Amino acid sequence: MSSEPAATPSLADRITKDEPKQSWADEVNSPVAEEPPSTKPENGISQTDGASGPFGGSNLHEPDYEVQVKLADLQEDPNNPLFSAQSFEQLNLKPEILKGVVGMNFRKPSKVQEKTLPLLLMNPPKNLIGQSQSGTGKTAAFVLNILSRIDISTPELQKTPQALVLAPSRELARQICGVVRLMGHFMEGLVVDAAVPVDASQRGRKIEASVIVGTPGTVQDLIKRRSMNVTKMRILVLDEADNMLDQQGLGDQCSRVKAMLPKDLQVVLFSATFPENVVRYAHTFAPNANEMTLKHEDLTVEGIKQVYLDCDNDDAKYETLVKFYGMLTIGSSIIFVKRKETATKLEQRMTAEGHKVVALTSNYEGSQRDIVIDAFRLGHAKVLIATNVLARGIDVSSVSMVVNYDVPDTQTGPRTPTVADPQTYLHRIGRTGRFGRVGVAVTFVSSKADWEKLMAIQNYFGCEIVRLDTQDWDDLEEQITKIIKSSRAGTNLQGSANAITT
Ligand SMILES: Nc1ncnc2c1ncn2[C@@H]1O[C@H](COP(=O)(O)OP(=O)(O)OP(=O)(O)O)[C@@H](O)[C@H]1O
Repeated sequence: MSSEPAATPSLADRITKDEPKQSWADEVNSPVAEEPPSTKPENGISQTDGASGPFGGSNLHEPDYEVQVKLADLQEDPNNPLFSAQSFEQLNLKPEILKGVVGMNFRKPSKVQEKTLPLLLMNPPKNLIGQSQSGTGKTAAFVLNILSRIDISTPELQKTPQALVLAPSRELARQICGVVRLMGHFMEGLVVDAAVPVDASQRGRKIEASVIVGTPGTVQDLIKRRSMNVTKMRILVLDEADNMLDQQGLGDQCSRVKAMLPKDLQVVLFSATFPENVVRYAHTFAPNANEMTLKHEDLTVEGIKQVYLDCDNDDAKYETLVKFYGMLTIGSSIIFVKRKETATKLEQRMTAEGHKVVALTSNYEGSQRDIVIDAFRLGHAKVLIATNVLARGIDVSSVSMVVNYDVPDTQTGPRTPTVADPQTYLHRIGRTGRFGRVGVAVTFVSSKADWEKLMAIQNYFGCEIVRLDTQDWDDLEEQITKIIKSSRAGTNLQGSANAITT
């Protein structure tokens, strides 16, 4: 195989090809296609990737290869986070909610759903702090609790806010809104709304819905302006709770929002990570909570194969990236960078070279951001370049590779040197390998400091991050295929609902 980038087909070529191409990722990550449910919510939320939306039909093709291990097998293995001894029927859900779950092709609960749902649903309601690996179905756990508890028996109640979910990004808030709508599809009179920043023309609108999902700043603003009645609010969920409580701005906003809500509130905190420095605050925020937590050694997802590439220096990273994309046939992928300037630069350079990429950073606002993420969800752009703004929660099943263009790091003080950021690493790589699928996470290492940070991350999780030999590019695809095939986890797209947008 030639190592000349010009000799390999560009990503743009591949995006527009109709024929599905077999590749290392496709090979192990192929779905077992299942008919979407016949009912489609009126709000246009689609249940499968690329079914509908502002861009029309999807150009995603999912080949029909044999898979190694089926989701059903993973759900039978007690050591797997997707395992459950029970069925959804045994969890005492209302028939119309159960119908929604069945409609989403969920056959069995995952461990976090099986363990937390009985705790969430008990009466009188108790607070909960729930932790489980990325992509294991935490959203459904808190959404099922919300749908079980709200009272929408009158038109008045249907418009009265009773449950509030706060998320760190507008993309995640919109995605969760979509899940609530899908799961609650058979609940007559359910009104769900997203409280995220809106364009100027929509400012001043009132939020009249029984379930609201939003970002903390906007929600705080809406309550203050009395555009949202919170007197009947009884559930508050923080998704990505450690991030929400830890980050100065977000943490303050969450506390202020909570202070404006009634006191007899069920507080539910969910995340894949709860670093020690946040745990105490989490207990103050959700007092006397039931807990489901994990050791950090148990947090990595088996199906995500972690590798790294050595690059001579910062400049060499771009060359390596382009070579890498020229070499491999992949489904969708996300490239994470530290700075938005890098995202913009990469987008410009890759686009100029004919690659079909989109970038999403905090540079974009409101509806512009929605256009970018929806294009990616629908497969119109197969490569998304993003900053940490999208590291958490985003669920796009076709993502088979995550690239850490910059090693995730953080500063603990204004003048202190940067240190490894294991939490961000875990959330970033968790955008692939969702619910039993296989994915690859590739980290670019361009200095000794980078390498030390990556090794600190490896030690923190007790996982293995394998070095790929870039001396032999011809062999790269083979190396990756081998690594993925060594995984015992297989894949199966049955039972998933994705591409959820509002
Ligand atoms: N019981 C189930 N059966 C089949 N698929 C499921 C089930 N529960 C959830 N899923 C699917 O698994 C995927 C991941 O779920 P979800 O986004 O809730 O993960 P998460 O645990 O919140 O991950 P993260 O920590 O990254 O936010 C989604 O596509 C969801 O539809």
